[in-house]
Amino acid sequence: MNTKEEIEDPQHHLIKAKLLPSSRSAMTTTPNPRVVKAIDAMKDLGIPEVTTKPVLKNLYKVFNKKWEFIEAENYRVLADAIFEYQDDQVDEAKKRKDTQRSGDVEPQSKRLNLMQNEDRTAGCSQLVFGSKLNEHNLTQTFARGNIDELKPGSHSIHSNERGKDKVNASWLQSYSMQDIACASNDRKRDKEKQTFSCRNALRENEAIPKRVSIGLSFKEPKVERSEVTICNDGRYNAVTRHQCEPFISDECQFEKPIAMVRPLIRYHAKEDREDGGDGTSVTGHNTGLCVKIENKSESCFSNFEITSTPSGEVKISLSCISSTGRPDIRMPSLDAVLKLAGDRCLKTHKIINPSISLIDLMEELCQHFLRLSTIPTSAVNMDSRALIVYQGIHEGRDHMADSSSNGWGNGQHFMQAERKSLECNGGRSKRKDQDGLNSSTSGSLMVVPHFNLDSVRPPHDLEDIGKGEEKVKILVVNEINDMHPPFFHYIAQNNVYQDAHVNFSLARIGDEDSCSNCFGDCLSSPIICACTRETGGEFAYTADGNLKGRFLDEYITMIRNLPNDRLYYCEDCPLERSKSGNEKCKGHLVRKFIKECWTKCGCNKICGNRVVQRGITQDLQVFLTPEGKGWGLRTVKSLPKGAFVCEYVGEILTNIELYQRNEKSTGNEKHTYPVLLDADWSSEGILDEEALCLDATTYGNVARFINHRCYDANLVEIPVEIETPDHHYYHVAFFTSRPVGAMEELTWDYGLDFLDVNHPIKAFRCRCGSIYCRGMPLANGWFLSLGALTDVQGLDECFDARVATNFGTGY
Ligand SMILES: C[S@@+](CC[C@H](N)C(=O)[O-])C[C@H]1O[C@@H](n2cnc3c(N)ncnc32)[C@H](O)[C@@H]1O
Repeated sequence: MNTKEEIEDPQHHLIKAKLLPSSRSAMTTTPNPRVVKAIDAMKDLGIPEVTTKPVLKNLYKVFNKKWEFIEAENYRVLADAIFEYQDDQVDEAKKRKDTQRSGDVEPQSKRLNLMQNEDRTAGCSQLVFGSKLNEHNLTQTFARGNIDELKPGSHSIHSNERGKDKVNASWLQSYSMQDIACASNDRKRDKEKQTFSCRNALRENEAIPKRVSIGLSFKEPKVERSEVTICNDGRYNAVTRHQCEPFISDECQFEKPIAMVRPLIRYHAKEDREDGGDGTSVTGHNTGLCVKIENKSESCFSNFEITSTPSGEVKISLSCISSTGRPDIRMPSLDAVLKLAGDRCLKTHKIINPSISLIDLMEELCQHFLRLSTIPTSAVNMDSRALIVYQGIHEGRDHMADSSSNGWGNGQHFMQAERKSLECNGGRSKRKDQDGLNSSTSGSLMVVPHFNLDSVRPPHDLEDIGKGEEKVKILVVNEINDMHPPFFHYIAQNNVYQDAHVNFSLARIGDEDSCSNCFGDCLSSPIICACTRETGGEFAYTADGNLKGRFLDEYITMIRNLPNDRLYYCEDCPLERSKSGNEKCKGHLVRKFIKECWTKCGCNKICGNRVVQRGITQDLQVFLTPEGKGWGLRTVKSLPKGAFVCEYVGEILTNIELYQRNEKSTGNEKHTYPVLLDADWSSEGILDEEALCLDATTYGNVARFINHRCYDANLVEIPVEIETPDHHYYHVAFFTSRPVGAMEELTWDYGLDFLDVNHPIKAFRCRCGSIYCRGMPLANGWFLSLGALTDVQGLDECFDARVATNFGTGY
């Protein structure tokens, strides 16, 4: 049988075991297996027996011979205590060296005494840990020193004889992040940003903190449940005071925040709000801001606080209180917490910056809090979403930004945010109820609102919506409200989306399709240029770069008359196939093309037969129309008839791709009208993959803002061949059909059939204002649909025609 002493004194056993290893088996008493196991566990960590023994001995006494506290979590307390002890040894040695060097004798008065709160600055090195146990109430301060100094049986350890602090014990686990900051300062003394957290305060009080011993002492058992209350200490708008911890000064505990960030601007937000949910609460104070999340689960009471002063100092604190005497709740050291969190959170999440620390992140959190709190409420969109960042420090969870394991659903990192980060936390409490958040996950949530970019920054450069892609700047003007045009990618040239076969190979351009014999400006050439082939041997452009009047008039007449000899009817119309009705082809106008000179031609870039390819040269503006048509395009200066305005630019899609796009789109999406490139479908039987169109919804240029006008629009669209003689693909260029006044809106006739119920994109209610508007319902309920009109005077004749056409746009 072991003697009582042998069982209870680990060191006694250890010494015996060490000195008499060979006789162990022969001894009548065997070593306490718990001691051996503890030593072995430390050996596994590389800690020699000689180091473990004294610490173990003291812990054993400190924990009142409760082995389960030492053994919990694979001897974490023991390991932590040893590390603390080793740290202190180093510090003590350094201190002694420094003292010897300076010849100074360390004055006792500089030492901390938390019990008497002699020095408020002590808070900088104080870490209050605690967790209520069945019998003991321990507080560990972050006073460091030699654990050997602990006096067995004492309820409070005062190590003043060696400059160590009196320390208190409470098993109320609560560590304020300002304490963590201060501890961090020990490691990062030269880090300027933290001067406010610890050292400034020290200077204020003219006290020099000393590294003092880790201290553990007993307090009489406290049986009442810990509570968290909010009070105002005059500096922060909310502080947490644990009632079972009367011996800890609030001032010490909350003296210095982990990261104090001076505000760039003062707070605008003032909250006075209480949103108690099951397990969480959010509190705001009307003298500043405070976010407080409590998790009042059965076994654990955790608290996460961000508090701020009216002057914009921000403080973070975390606490966890065990109320059920869980034996696995223990006092981790601050270093251990930081190290674990650093290792598991930062490394697990593969944070690239190797020097980043939890302290840095906390500091950043304070800065973000301040930044978000000081954004005027109007800048935060109600519909914005919030990112939930989970921190489960005392659970040892390694999720810094992963809420999926927290009962929030797969990848559901987002929740609806409200106007301020404060209110976001209230939202979290509701969500938590829904998802039945496990009570053991007593972590803390931080909510980072995502702002709607539209409210913070316009989706376009309002000075130039073309982003420099065009030769001229295109201003966005809104004289009506403060809305911006919706986001899209500005492109100055068409781009193939995916399947469209658009082949610009030089080999396909034959001699008859280029003017290799020309030189300089083809328009002034005495020889007939091959590039006039499409336009009957003469150029479509004048030397001014405008369309020749005759060419333009003939063209307008053609598109208004839709002469039968120029209409092509497909046997199996790709356009009709893409509609739900799949009706017979209504005919496609076989159009006249303009052919511009290009790469294979002998002329130069400023040749007069290169207008469209040079891009926009007119002064244009995107503006919000007062008639409710949305955004429109207008010319700043007056334009002559036949002036090139812009090209319709978008993604080049096959008809099938367009159909699939329309299938996928929800009814709410705003569509620009895709332009069907059907100007020359007559040349061969058209196949689905050859039938192309341009969609400017997502990628486009200013032409996507040109609104529709029935019949008397001031723009006309003309197909232009540039890179390829293959007319499956061509450019759609807009020219003025008449002189246009300065600041007049530019419009074109989409050729919409307002009666076509099978159209994949439903027609809008036309507000073109034209007296010939065919989108207006007639008295009998019919819509007027004017497909072909020779002139305005002929309008009456056409009232009954109700002919739908595909010219202009296929859709
Ligand atoms: C190509 S976009 C023109 C630009 C558009 N207004 C915008 O704000 O983006 C076509 C859309 O503009 C609107 N629109 C164009 N012409 C219109 C008209 N005459 N009357 C009413 N709305 C029109 C319709 O919503 C249509 O779907």
